[in-house]
Amino acid sequence: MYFSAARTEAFVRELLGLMFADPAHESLPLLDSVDVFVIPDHVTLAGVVAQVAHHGIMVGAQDCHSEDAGAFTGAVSPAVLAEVGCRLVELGHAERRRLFAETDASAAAKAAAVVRNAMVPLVCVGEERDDDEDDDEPHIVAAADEVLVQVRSALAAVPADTDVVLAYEPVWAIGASAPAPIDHVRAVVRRVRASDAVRARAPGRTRIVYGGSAGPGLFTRIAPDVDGLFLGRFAHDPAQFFRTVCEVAQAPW
Ligand SMILES: O=C[C@H](O)COP(=O)(O)O
Repeated sequence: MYFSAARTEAFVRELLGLMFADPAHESLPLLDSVDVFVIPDHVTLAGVVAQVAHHGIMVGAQDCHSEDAGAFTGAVSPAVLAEVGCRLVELGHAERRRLFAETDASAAAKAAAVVRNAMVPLVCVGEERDDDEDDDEPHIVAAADEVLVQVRSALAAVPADTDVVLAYEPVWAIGASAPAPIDHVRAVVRRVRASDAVRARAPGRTRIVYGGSAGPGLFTRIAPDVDGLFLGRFAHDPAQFFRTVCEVAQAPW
């Protein structure tokens, strides 16, 4: 809810201009090496799908219901999202958990619905506590254990051979002035990737991205442990978004 409908339209238009009209694009086939997605609000989603048609950019939704249809006034059907061209659905964001009573169980049910409708669940996971001041091994283990409860719940709801994106977002790093410490992010993600829940999945089907005050300059410091970024405020400027996509595309991993 940062953007008006007009600003969403302008953001996408400017981003497409940067990605496909920039002279650098000729020598940098961005979308050959990076999957790029934007996740607007539900109202503007279909319009954004139309804007990015044939450009190879995926459009996602910020939430959905766990049922495809029925007496759920005000909710958004995953079947309808798929019908209008939505490719992935963000679930379990910290704000949904804190403000709208989202739980691991409801996020898991929604993940199953998203997969059932041939879309990709982007499940937000992250620990509550602030380990910034004392980031030793016990604190890393505690953070990873908290995250793994959320991860196991979501992954248990979807087949092992379907694509899933886990967005690791320490709750305390969302809306902050800087991302979580590099070593913290890498250590927690390594533990998630090494978990039984992730290792039991088909190879290449589980991607882990980092979110929480992410922006340009971060990716090369957390890769190759992390597969990508989940950008918020620091990508509200299309130029910053584009710069970050270029950094990911040019990374040697
Ligand atoms: O949805 C976006 C994430 O929660 C991160 O937001 P942020 O980068 O503005 O902290």
